[in-house]
Amino acid sequence: MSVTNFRSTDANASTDERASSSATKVTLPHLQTKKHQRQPITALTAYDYATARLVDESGIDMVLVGDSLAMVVMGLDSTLAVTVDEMLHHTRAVRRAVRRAIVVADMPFGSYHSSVAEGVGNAIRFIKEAGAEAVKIEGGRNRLELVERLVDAEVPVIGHLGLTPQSLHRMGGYSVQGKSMRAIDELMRDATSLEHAGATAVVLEGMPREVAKHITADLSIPTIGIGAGPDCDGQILVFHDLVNLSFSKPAKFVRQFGDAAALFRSAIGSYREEVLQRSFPAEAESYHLGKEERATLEERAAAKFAIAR
Ligand SMILES: Nc1nc(=O)c2c([nH]1)NC[C@@H]1CN(c3ccc(C(=O)N[C@@H](CCC(=O)O)C(=O)O)cc3)CN21
Ligand SMILES: CC(C)C(=O)C(=O)O
Ligand SMILES: [Mg+2]
Repeated sequence: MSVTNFRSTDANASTDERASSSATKVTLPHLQTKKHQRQPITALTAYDYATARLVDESGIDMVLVGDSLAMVVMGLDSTLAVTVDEMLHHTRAVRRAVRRAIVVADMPFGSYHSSVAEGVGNAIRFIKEAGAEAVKIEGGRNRLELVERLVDAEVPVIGHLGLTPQSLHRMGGYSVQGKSMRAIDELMRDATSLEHAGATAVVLEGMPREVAKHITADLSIPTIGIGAGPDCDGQILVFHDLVNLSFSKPAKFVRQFGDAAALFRSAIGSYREEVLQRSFPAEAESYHLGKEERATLEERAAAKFAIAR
């Protein structure tokens, strides 16, 4: 086995191991069942192979390749600039990692806003080219025709209402939505319309918990909340927020469940120190020549030294 084969061989071994021990695959109908049995649906974002492996192996039901990657992976200050091709690239990496969870691709800004036909075409790319099982789109009654056409094209759709980050400029910032009675009524109508149009589930983001509770009670499809309180059928968070890797002031709804930044800083710092001290790499981390070649090399070096003198 050559050195360059090391990684792929290792990946194949662990893939086989996972096949024998993995729990049953989650499907979209399972989410419906969970709602009716009042079992919370767990969802998280992931954007790459390594983190998606960890999320999937932890038994999370749904992995969203969120357009939030524009901010947490690419360092942009909104989600607006990320492209379909960039989203496809990350969705493919996540797809290779995930065995059990549902993989959902977030349709980026501009990929479904010009026309229904373009939206359907882009959604099909996420299913066909990246292996997603559903797509997510932001919006309510303004997206009903698209939702219907996607369902008709066998593309499961998840809606997204409330604080919809692609509406940044209209909202004038990432502010909590659905605070006036008028706005609440709009949200309720949007939610029931999405259900009637055939949406599989709906993400409720950045709204008072009371509003999310009413929407959840009104719908037969599951609601998945982020900053929408504990009464939704499930919860989702951005992976980087969960583990303190997002480098921004966390929103009120974020709970940091671990500190990967501290762990990574410490590991990076130790590596740097040990390289500076020449204690890394050690003997055990080095490759060696056979006896004969080693002797020849040493003889050569000695001969050069003799000439130089
Ligand atoms: N790291 C990260 N986490 C997210 O949850 C997330 C992203 N990025 N990027 C895309 C959107 C943007 N999101 C955000 C960003 C900021 C707030 C925020 O700071 N909200 C205020 C609410 C102010 C009010 O009361 O209206 C807060 O203080 O929580 C909320 C959602 C959610 N999404
Ligand atoms: C936070 C979730 C719902 C999202 O849309 C994203 O990560 O882009
Ligand atoms: Mg998003």
